[in-house]
Amino acid sequence: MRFGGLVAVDDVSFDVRPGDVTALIGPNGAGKTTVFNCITGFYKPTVGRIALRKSENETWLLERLRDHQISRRAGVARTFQNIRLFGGMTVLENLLVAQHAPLMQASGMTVLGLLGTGGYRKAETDAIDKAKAWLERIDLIDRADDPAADLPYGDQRRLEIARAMCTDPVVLCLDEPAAGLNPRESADLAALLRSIRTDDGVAVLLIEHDMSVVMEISDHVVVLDYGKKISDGTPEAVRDDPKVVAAYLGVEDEEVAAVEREIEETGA
Ligand SMILES: Nc1ncnc2c1ncn2[C@@H]1O[C@H](COP(=O)(O)OP(=O)(O)OP(=O)(O)O)[C@@H](O)[C@H]1O
Repeated sequence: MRFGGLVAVDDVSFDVRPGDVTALIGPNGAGKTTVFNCITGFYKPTVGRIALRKSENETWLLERLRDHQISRRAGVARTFQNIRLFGGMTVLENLLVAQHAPLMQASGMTVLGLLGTGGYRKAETDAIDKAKAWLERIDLIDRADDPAADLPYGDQRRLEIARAMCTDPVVLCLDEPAAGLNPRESADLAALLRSIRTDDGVAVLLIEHDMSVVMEISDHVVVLDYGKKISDGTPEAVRDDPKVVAAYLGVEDEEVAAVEREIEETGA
């Protein structure tokens, strides 16, 4: 992805698998958000391919789709660094709004459809049931009728993730989900993400600066630095990779060998 003369993401390639949590990490300005923006269609990559393989015979090339097609048709959902709930709507309404597309489809896009047909009523009941099931899962069913803005910050974060999950995504992209959370809220978030990975079989891709969260919940970690991928593997392998340590410490390429020796000597 190029912005004028700046190559923000340079020949980066990695896989994200269903039932895995993949963390995208790297120092500030490494290109993480740009990768997210390319996957979710906010940017069109200058060159390259982003393939979503739904089955052997069904592959979606995301770089060819518009952003609403990526979310609605290909099944890629995202959350943002800053919470973007509808604060004045109730907690339940936030989860219903996420299901607007199937509801409108059931209405046949007509007023008669909205008023009359059993198809719409069934879709509406299904949407409410799904929203309630998610509120049970994130332990917010008792707050269903409260404005979303009244929830504590950690609950808003989990509601935002539940809202993304109400669109039945195959890939869930989370931009710094643990930012600003206290340790208890971080633990609740980690539990939710583990359950989404295991119970829903969704591919979770997250940008995260909190290394304890990354180490705890990721199956796979991809590290970017200056727009290039410098490491890719299990959390343990990446943590012990001298290139990653050097990138975070901000040392020059020539000093990587010295960092490597130091890691060996200290057994860190
Ligand atoms: N729309 C844009 N126009 C010009 N340059 C951009 C644009 N978006 C990002 N960049 C540049 O691309 C590079 C990568 O930025 P990006 O925001 O993707 O990094 P990041 O790893 O997400 O950083 P952070 O951890 O600070 O959020 C930076 O040099 C940034 O200034």
